[in-house]
Amino acid sequence: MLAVDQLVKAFPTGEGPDVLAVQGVSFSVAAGECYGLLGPNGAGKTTLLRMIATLVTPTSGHAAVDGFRGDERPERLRSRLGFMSGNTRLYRRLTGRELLAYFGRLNRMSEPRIRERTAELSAAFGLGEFLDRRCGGYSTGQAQRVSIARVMLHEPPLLILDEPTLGLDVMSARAMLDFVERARDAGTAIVFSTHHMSEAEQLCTRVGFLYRGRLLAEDTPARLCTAAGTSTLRDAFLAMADAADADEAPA
Ligand SMILES: Nc1ncnc2c1ncn2[C@@H]1O[C@H](COP(=O)(O)OP(=O)(O)OP(=O)(O)O)[C@@H](O)[C@H]1O
Repeated sequence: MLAVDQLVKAFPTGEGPDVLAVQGVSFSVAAGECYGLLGPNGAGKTTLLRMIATLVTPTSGHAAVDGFRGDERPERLRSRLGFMSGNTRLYRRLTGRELLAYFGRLNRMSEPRIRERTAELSAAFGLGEFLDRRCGGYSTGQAQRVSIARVMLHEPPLLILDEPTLGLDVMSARAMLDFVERARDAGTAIVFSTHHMSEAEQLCTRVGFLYRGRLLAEDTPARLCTAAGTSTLRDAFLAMADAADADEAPA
């Protein structure tokens, strides 16, 4: 469903060498799989996810969804994915319902289907009490819930979620994760970035450790722990990051 092939992103800095944000990352995600991308600040998670979603042009490499490559058929790729980031902005002047209808039309959905999906997602995310208020007045959690409803409206087979629980309280985070879990179980392919190892342990069929723009390892959470000889994903990540640093250090 999703195939990421040797993606590289170098940002020119003007003076000095380029920032190599992503350095040749490849992975694939099947339908019904939730792939967690874990890594510290600046590891390249957002840049990688934005390249997959065709929001950032890769320096080299490509991503394909159902065989449609971002550099060849970007519109075909985009119609198959929903991309949400933890700091997605909503149009302040529109109500949540108007916003959903707007994106539904952009995705060429019929008006009855937009109304039907809005009702379904409103029930799933508890949007009822604020759906007819303007987005400008939403709390962080309300905005997040409308944001995920927005990207799921056209039922894309692939969801890309960049830190979807950013800024959410424990209850809203829980509701978000439950929803991701249900989408996964219904057959949606999901790529999900987070700093929270516990979220990855709960949801992810496979996890990739991204560190300094490189994928250090990828496997099931249990096998990553076994390989690193640790009992938690957090310790497995720290052990592998330390080993990568030791490899790069001058002798
Ligand atoms: N537009 C840009 N221009 C120059 N450098 C950039 C740009 N965007 C990102 N970078 C750099 O690329 C690297 C990776 O950043 P990125 O935001 O992808 O990391 P991240 O893993 O998402 O981090 P965080 O967890 O803090 O959100 C960082 O060194 C960052 O400073």
